[in-house]
Amino acid sequence: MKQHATAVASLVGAVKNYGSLTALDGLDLMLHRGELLALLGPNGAGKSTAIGLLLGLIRADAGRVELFGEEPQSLRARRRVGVMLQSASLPQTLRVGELLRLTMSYYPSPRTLDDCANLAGITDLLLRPYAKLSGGQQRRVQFAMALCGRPELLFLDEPTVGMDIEARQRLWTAIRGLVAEGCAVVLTTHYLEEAEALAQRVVVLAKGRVISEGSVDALRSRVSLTRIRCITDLDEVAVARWANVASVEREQRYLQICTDAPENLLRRLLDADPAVTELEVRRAGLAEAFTELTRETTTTQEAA
Ligand SMILES: Nc1ncnc2c1ncn2[C@@H]1O[C@H](COP(=O)(O)OP(=O)(O)OP(=O)(O)O)[C@@H](O)[C@H]1O
Repeated sequence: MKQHATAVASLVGAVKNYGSLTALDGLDLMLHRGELLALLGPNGAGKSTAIGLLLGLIRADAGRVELFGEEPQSLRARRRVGVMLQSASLPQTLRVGELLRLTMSYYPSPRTLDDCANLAGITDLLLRPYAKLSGGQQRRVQFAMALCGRPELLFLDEPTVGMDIEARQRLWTAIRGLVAEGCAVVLTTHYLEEAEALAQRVVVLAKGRVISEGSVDALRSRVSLTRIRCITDLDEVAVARWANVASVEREQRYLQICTDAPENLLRRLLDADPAVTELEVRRAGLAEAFTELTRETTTTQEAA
């Protein structure tokens, strides 16, 4: 793989086995300054393993892993990284402010406490014991800890799990700000709208390999489906037999139809049921693209 001037970290042909299980199967991944990369994939695809390699928490069985041109175990390289992992075991007795000050002390030129607290939206939590916070509040504190060292590379592993809508939006704004300052961000998430809202580039993993890579738009365009949703009494089994229907789902009074020929389908739908209401027509989003891609891979691998 060609080394790029903006690259901050890379995996080249990375392989990781756990006994007979291959968690990463020759993975290539390049992270760039000022870019948010969303790493997507179903459970067990290898996302956390890839992050673990880049953080030097585990070692590859084969391939090359570089963090700022060094081994990921190098302290100098690790000081340039911020991390928010899925499970954080933190000292339970400390107050939030103490925890943040402690984390700041590990870095050569940390942000100020106020700065971290503002960015993460935790100014009102600084005097509270960490252990007594709600799950969503704890995630915000972990975010503050991840960004306090002015990282040039930030790993966010499912950062918004347990957050309410306002906290999530606030975190998104903070993440966008960090990326605009030049920080490279790796985000793993199962909320596809999060990847859609934030990512410049999306890499989809399945079974330890990259199955798709590109912008959100490029990924979406791989699925040329349109989703039609409406209230109708039409029988879903009958609709499923119509031409150009990829799938039909009923959700109480609503029928949702995915099609690759929306104009034809709409004509037929309105002919068949002139009483259709609440008609909604949308281009397939990342969610559909993702489902389609992972389904394709499973089918191809099963056929092989
Ligand atoms: N320490 C370990 N020992 C044995 N198997 C492991 C270990 N860590 C991960 N695996 C296996 O490696 C594969 C990849 O796991 P990984 O955690 O990287 O997936 P993931 O994409 O992060 O999944 P999720 O979305 O569920 O977090 C899985 O099959 C997992 O069971």
